[in-house]
Amino acid sequence: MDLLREKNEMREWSRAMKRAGKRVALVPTMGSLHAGHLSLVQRAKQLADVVVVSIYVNPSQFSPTEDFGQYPRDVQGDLNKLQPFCVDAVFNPHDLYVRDANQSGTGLLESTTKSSQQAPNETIDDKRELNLKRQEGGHGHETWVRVEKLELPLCGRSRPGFFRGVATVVTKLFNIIEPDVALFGKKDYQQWRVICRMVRDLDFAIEIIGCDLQREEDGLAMSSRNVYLSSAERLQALSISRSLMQVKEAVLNGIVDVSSLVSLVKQEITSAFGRVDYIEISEQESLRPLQFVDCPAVLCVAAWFGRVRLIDNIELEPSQPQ
Ligand SMILES: Nc1ncnc2c1ncn2[C@@H]1O[C@H](COP(=O)(O)OP(=O)(O)OP(=O)(O)O)[C@@H](O)[C@H]1O
Ligand SMILES: CC(C)(CO)[C@@H](O)C(=O)[O-]
Ligand code: BAL
Repeated sequence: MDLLREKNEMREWSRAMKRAGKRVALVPTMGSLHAGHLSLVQRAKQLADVVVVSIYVNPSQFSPTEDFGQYPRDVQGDLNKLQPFCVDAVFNPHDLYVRDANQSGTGLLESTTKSSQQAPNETIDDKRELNLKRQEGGHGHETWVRVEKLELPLCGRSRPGFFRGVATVVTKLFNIIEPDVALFGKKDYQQWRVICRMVRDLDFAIEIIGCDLQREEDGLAMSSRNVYLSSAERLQALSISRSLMQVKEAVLNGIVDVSSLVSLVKQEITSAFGRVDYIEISEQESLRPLQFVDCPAVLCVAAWFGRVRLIDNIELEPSQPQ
């Protein structure tokens, strides 16, 4: 397994593989690998001749108040976990952003969070854009990829700038590694949809594969941030997957009214002391909010347990013929 830390080395490695007629797969990650990530690696092995796993905690997808500094990091542990899967290369760059000479560290995060006083005609969208501009901060990076509609709902509402950071860093990884196929987990359902749309709209010659969400035996969606749950919070967090299963059952039994289904999830999570960020049922591809489950839908949830924000989702199919 080759460990590459420089963009140019990585690009050379990948191009050499392609010259040798190999199909290259990329599994982008932020490290602290668990069985959810490894399921993507296994699938990648089936789809390509060589597999590259990238490990990079991307600063531009975290807002200045989020957990970039605390995000779990364990590169040596990750390399050990990848060894048995015969991964061909790991790309673990120090920093993917070019910075001005006097700028060090995580400059993308160092800008102020203070929000401006709202001008009389300023909308929430104006304010959001202004805050995003501030986060650019003139730190040597000003080119962003935006998937303008899909970035707005769900996680985009509570994490402004998140999908801009994800779409931009994934574009950078695609340009550096030039994979034939890239794999994303449906645990981050909106992220997968955003990447599919970006690849379609910008004509990347890359096949995007969405892989099934992997759960722990008790139902908790696997996530790198689960390590920060106390044992009590971890038990309480099971209210998310439990309520998603109940909704799936309810839809199969013909209950399609979104507000009742959302109330069921809200009730379960709040009675387990979780703090709901959002619970929404949307059409699967556009993520447009639905009132009734009358087309292929997805129920997405984000909720806080203690200081940990968890996301989860379940796909719902209408039980009645459309
Ligand atoms: N439980 C899971 N099932 C399937 N895919 C997953 C799962 N968890 C993560 N992935 C996928 O692995 C890739 C890398 O994700 P990432 O490194 O952010 O891990 P993560 O567990 O999602 O971390 P966190 O949610 O704490 O940010 C993404 O495509 C993500 O969707
Ligand atoms: C796709 C990704 C690697 C981009 O930083 C990240 O958002 C993740 O791990 O899901
Ligand atoms: N898996 C998504 C990465 C993040 O939450 O920042």
